Amino acid sequence: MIEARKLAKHYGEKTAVSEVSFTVKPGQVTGFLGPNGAGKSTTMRMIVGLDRPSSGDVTVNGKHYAEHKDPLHQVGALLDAKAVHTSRTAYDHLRAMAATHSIPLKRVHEVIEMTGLGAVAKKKAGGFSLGMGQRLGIANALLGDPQTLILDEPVNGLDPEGVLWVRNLVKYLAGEGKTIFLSSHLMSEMAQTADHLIVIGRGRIIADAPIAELISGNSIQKVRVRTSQTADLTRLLASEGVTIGANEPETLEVTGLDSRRIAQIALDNRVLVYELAPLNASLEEAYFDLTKDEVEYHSHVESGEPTLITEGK
Ligand SMILES: Nc1ncnc2c1ncn2[C@@H]1O[C@H](COP(=O)(O)OP(=O)(O)OP(=O)(O)O)[C@@H](O)[C@H]1O
Repeated sequence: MIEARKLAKHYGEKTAVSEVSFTVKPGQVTGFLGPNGAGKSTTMRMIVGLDRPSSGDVTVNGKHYAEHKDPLHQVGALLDAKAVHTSRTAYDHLRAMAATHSIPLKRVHEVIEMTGLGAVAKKKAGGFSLGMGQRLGIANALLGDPQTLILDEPVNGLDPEGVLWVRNLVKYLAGEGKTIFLSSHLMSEMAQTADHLIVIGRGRIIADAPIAELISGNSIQKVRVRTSQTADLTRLLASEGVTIGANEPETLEVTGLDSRRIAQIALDNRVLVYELAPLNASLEEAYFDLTKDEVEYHSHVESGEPTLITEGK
C-alpha cells in the first residue's frame, strides 16, 4: 500500500508536484498516467526516498521508505533502467545487490530466469539493448520479492513478447495481493493492464478511479448504424437532437441516443437497419479529454514540421 498525503515537490520556482494525495491499494494494478512533465517520475522518486518532498508525506506499507529495515522486501522499483554499472555483468549486478541485502543467490538465478535474461546474464550491462536493460531493471526490482512494485515506463523498449510478459507478470503479482504502481505512455497497454488509474497533470491529480469508470465518464458514447436509408434515418434522428457523423457509405455514427432508442425509431418508421453497434470508447479518448487543458508540451504540425511549444512557464 502506498499512501501520499499532500505530497509536493518544488524545484525553485517550478512546481513539479503540487500537494497530491492518493492511495495505491494492494491486489490490483494501478496505472499512473499523465503528459510529459506532469510529475509522474518525481512522485515515484519521492515514494522511494530518491527525492525529498518539499512538503507533505508518503509512506509505503505504513512507513517511510528509509524507515524499512528490509527495503528490498518491501518495495521493488524500476525508475531508471540505465542506473547500473555499465562494466558489470547483469549477473554480477544482481549478485552484488542480493549480497548487500541478505538475499540468497538462489533468488538471483530465479529473477534471471523470470525476466528472460539467461542468455545475456554474463554479458556487461553497458552493451545491453534498451529492452534488455529494462529486463535487468525489472529483475532488480523483483529481487527482494517485494510487497510493493513501482515501475516507471516498464515496457519502454520491450518487444511485443516483452510487453505481454510485463502485463502478465504485474497482473499475476497483483493477484497474489501485491501492490503494483506503474506508469506508461502506451494507452492501449495501460487499458489492458491496469485495474485502476491515477491521472496527473501539471503536478495535480485530475482523476483517480477504476479504469472502466474513467473511460465511461470521460468519453462520448457513440452508436454505429448501418442502413441503406441513411437520409430517412438522419431526418428522423435529427428531431431527437443527436449528432450524426457519416464517414462511410450506408453508415451513420450517432452520438446522443442509445442503440435501443435508435432501433425503436427505425422500427416505428419502417427503416431497415442491418447493424447497430455501440462503439466502445477507448482509454485514449478519455485520457485526451481529461488532460486537454493539462498538457505542458504541445506538438504543432501545421507546417508539417513538429514544433515544441511550452505553456505556463
Ligand atoms: N531535478 C529537477 N530540476 C528541475 N526541474 C525538474 C527536476 N526534475 C523534474 N523537474 C521538472 O518537474 C516537472 C515534472 O517532471 P517529471 O519528470 O516528474 O515528469 P513526468 O510526468 O515523469 O514526465 P515524463 O512523462 O516526460 O517522464 C517537469 O516540468 C520537469 O521539468
